[in-house]
Amino acid sequence: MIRAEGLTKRYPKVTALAGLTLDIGPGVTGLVGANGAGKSTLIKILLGLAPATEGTASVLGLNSAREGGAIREQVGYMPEHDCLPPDVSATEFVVHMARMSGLPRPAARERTADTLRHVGLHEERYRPMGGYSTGMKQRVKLAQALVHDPKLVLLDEPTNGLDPAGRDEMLGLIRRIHTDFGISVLVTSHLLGELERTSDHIVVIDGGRLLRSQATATFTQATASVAVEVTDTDAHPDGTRALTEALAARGLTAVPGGGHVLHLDATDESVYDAVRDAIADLGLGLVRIEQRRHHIAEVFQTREEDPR
Ligand SMILES: Nc1ncnc2c1ncn2[C@@H]1O[C@H](COP(=O)(O)OP(=O)(O)OP(=O)(O)O)[C@@H](O)[C@H]1O
Repeated sequence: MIRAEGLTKRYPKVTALAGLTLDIGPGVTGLVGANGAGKSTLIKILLGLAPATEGTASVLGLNSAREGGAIREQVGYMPEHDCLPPDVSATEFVVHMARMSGLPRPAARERTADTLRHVGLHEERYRPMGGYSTGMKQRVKLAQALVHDPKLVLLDEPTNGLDPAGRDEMLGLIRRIHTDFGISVLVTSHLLGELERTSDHIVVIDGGRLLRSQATATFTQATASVAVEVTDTDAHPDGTRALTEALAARGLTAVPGGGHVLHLDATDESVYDAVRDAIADLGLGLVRIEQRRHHIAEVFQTREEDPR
């Protein structure tokens, strides 16, 4: 879907992208990076809206520098900042954008109605957009990116300015763009944990460089751990402590997880057997033993703290 090779973008005072090489396939991809990491710059170069200083980029097999027009015909773009004219309605605006993309008027009207319904704008769509909430504006921006039935949409910080409920709704909508319509999505966020439920793949950039690019599942699976909760007994009034010692004797390190819970790295299946046997030997009550996945944010936190 998207390919970048040695992509560099230098502005007079900053280097926004520094030799970025990327390969993004179909599905939903989350592009994560702190503010200023270079996400918006990358999107603008991909769409052919800004030239790269060095390197090449292509979208759907088309060269971004030379074939920007053809790319934009097949790709939808939701910009980060507020860009909606306040004095026209969502319907007028989205019909206009559909016409700009080349749809004849009847098709543009029909697609606009469908798309606005899909993003959850109903009666409000006839009112001027100046009076809309941030959430409604984000929905209109999403609708205009979808109206010409693109193969791929590039969504720049679509959850910006939304409250937690609005964020969840927007992330749900984004997921459905792919599941309901088969459209691939590249969605950016400066929040690492936000996209893990929405994306099949996560790309992390920092200072214009690639930090990681990995399937979301392997991101979290590689670092799976086990949570064990036990009860105290008369023989072992501090059950978790007794279990920690028993596991240490078996070569396993358990760390306190709060209350009567212990966490252990689940390197392989034998960890479960060892935990079960240790609990049985001590005669403790087992409340639960469950696999737990680290959230992406935790994975990075551990890495930052880890001197290796
Ligand atoms: N037109 C421009 N002229 C000069 N510097 C720019 C320009 N556009 C972006 N930059 C700088 O390039 C760097 C990367 O910006 P970019 O907008 O791509 O980051 P981002 O990851 O999208 O962050 P944000 O979410 O804050 O926009 C920043 O330091 C920014 O100040």
